[in-house]
Amino acid sequence: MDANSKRSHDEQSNSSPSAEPESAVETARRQLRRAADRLDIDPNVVERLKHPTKVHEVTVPIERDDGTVEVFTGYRAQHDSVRGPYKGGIRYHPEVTRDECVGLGMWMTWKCAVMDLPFGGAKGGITVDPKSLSADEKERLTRRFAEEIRDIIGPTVDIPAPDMGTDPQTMAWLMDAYSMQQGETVPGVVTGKPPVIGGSEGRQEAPGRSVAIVTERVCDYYNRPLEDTTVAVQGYGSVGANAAHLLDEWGATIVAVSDVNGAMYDPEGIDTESVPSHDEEPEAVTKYAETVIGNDELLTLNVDVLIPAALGNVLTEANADVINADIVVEGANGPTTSTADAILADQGVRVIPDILANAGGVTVSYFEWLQDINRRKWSLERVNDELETEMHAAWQSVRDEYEKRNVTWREAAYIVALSRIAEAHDARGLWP
Ligand SMILES: NC(=O)C1=CN([C@@H]2O[C@H](COP(=O)(O)OP(=O)(O)OC[C@H]3O[C@@H](n4cnc5c(N)ncnc54)[C@H](OP(=O)(O)O)[C@@H]3O)[C@@H](O)[C@H]2O)C=CC1
Ligand SMILES: O=C(O)CCC(=O)C(=O)O
Repeated sequence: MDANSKRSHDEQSNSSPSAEPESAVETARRQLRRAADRLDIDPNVVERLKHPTKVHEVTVPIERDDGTVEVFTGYRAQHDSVRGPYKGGIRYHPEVTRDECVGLGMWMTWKCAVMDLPFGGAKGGITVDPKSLSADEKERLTRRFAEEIRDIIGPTVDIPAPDMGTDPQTMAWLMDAYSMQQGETVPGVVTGKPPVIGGSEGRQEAPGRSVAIVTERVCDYYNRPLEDTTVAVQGYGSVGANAAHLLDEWGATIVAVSDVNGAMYDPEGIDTESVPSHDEEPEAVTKYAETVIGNDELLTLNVDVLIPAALGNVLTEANADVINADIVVEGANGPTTSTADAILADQGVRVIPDILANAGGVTVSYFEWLQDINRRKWSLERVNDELETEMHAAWQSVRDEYEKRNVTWREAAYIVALSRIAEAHDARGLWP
């Protein structure tokens, strides 16, 4: 095929656009339906996959530093476990809801299947602004949440990991709280821990690394050398900063990166190593910027590659037709609404989906889980080599479907994932 030519509207067009705002679970269900329409799979399996297996809602009271008690709500949505234990991150953010966790849990099921990992999908979170908590308060919140969900997690049952607003320290507290009750150290109950207590080298950088690997693959596919590629990245945390660092190192020109307050913009290229990431100093991107533009403006910059790597639902009906990038690589989970997806496809913008692009995080989580179970540490070099191998294999499977079926990149990734999940449901012959 001529990989350079943009596909026609008819080829890329999705089903009819829908009303916005759209929740994560609505987006996830629409994407599922669209991919299922392309496949000859049991409609009962598709019906089952529209729903989570279980959603746990817990009350998490903590004592604030001033002695008052504040009560938060936490969730763990377990979507599907036909291919293995539930797996997925824990998010601390003021907009966490039950439905958001369900949608994000569904995406974890597809993500693990695209990567052919022996895991199902889950996601959890607490509705809280983590920046409003002291370190002690965040520790008390995490330990209490661990208490509330301890009966439903475990190294062979459901294995949490970091997501937005949580980090290796959060995972260390979770693992410690779980282990204390268990009466033994159980490193395999969470991934994304600090390496000193069984975390994997390279886990924190892994989702950004996979975004960079996939960006390099897709640029190569469309005959675009990284040296001639301009990139804008929204969000400068675990995903955004690590993707920007690597792409910068590999020769791309990073023209914009952002934090919650806005974006640093330099058309000549930003030295990404000189900009503190969210982990090093939250909200520091705009603090050190000479030229600041808005996050909305970043999304519409005339660049080759746009990487949304912060929140969901940033590419919407309102801005999709003014996106100027040729390629969107989804670093965040669910950055594109269904309506925006259809508009972007109609414009010939290639969207490389989250379930492939940021899957390096859960892939190295799998490596971490293996290391914990086997009590044997891997070197950073081995982790990065094996991650690259897994990402290239997944890319190839998705690319094969893309070429064979004349679908969008998202549909191709869903077809790979859904085929594997449906086959597993079929083989087990039950409804777990
Ligand atoms: N961590 C992981 O393992 C994985 C995460 N993801 C997904 O990637 C996305 C980002 O997660 P992660 O990197 O872990 O998060 P982090 O908490 O590490 O970083 C979030 C970044 O986004 C910025 N940000 C927050 N709100 C906004 C906003 N309204 N507009 C623009 N930027 C904003 C933050 O800026 P500031 O410093 O100002 O707060 C920060 O730079 C999420 O969708 C997550 O689900 C996907 C796969 C794995
Ligand atoms: O590492 C993991 O288990 C999951 C990370 C995650 O939440 C994600 O990929 O969205």
